[in-house]
Amino acid sequence: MSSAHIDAAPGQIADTVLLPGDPLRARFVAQALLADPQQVTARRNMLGFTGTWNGRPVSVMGGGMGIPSTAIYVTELARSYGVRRIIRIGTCGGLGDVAMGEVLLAQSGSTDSRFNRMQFGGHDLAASADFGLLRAAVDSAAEQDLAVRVANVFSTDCFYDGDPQVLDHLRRHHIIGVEMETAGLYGLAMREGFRALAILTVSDLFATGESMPAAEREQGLIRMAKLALACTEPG
Ligand SMILES: O=P(O)(O)O[C@H]1O[C@H](CO)[C@@H](O)[C@H]1O
Ligand SMILES: O=c1cc[nH]c(=O)[nH]1
Repeated sequence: MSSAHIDAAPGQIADTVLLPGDPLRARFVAQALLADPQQVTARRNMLGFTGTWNGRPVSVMGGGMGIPSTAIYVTELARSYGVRRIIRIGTCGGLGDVAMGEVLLAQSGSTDSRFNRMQFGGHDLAASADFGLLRAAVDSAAEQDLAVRVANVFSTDCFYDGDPQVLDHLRRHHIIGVEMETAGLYGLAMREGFRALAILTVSDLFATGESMPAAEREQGLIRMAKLALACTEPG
């Protein structure tokens, strides 16, 4: 049986899912990197694909924008499809000394969202990456000669017109990436018992207002997907 928002049949989704926000990016990654990619879900056009990587099944699915959308898909992936490992591959705005195109491995996700607090008795959850995945990503990046930075990131509910002082708070706490999902993904991973990591390419710089051109975003996506896939190697 499918779940409320995913129409794949049981067994059609692998236990490892790469999760870009955009469903078309999911298709792009699946077609570029997986062997024999098959579309397994398209409800609300949130496309998901399953193929193989080095002979092992892997799925790639869009999660949408923001914690509420991501949380719906991730919860159903974990509860209804038994997914054990979710690696977000996304973009973020960069603060401080980060450079355009830099790849951040999010070790923690702070947030202005109440999502985790609602599940944690109103307290502050330290929403954190899975250490094994984080370590695998650091090691695999070194093997691929890919420069990465382990970073603290911030997931905001407001793409536009958020708290004007938030950037000062982030700088003060050495948080260098801003996006919209990681804190919710990590909170869910801690509650549901799956492993999660967010790999983020810096696509915008707050200091200059500069944005990455589309072709470079595509290259960044493939770089992140290759790194995510390498983290799924056994051993
Ligand atoms: O690059 P993706 O994964 O879409 O993520 C970032 O881009 C979206 C905003 O444009 C937000 O979802 C943000 O987190
Ligand atoms: O949420 C996001 C994603 C990319 N760039 C930003 O500035 N914010």
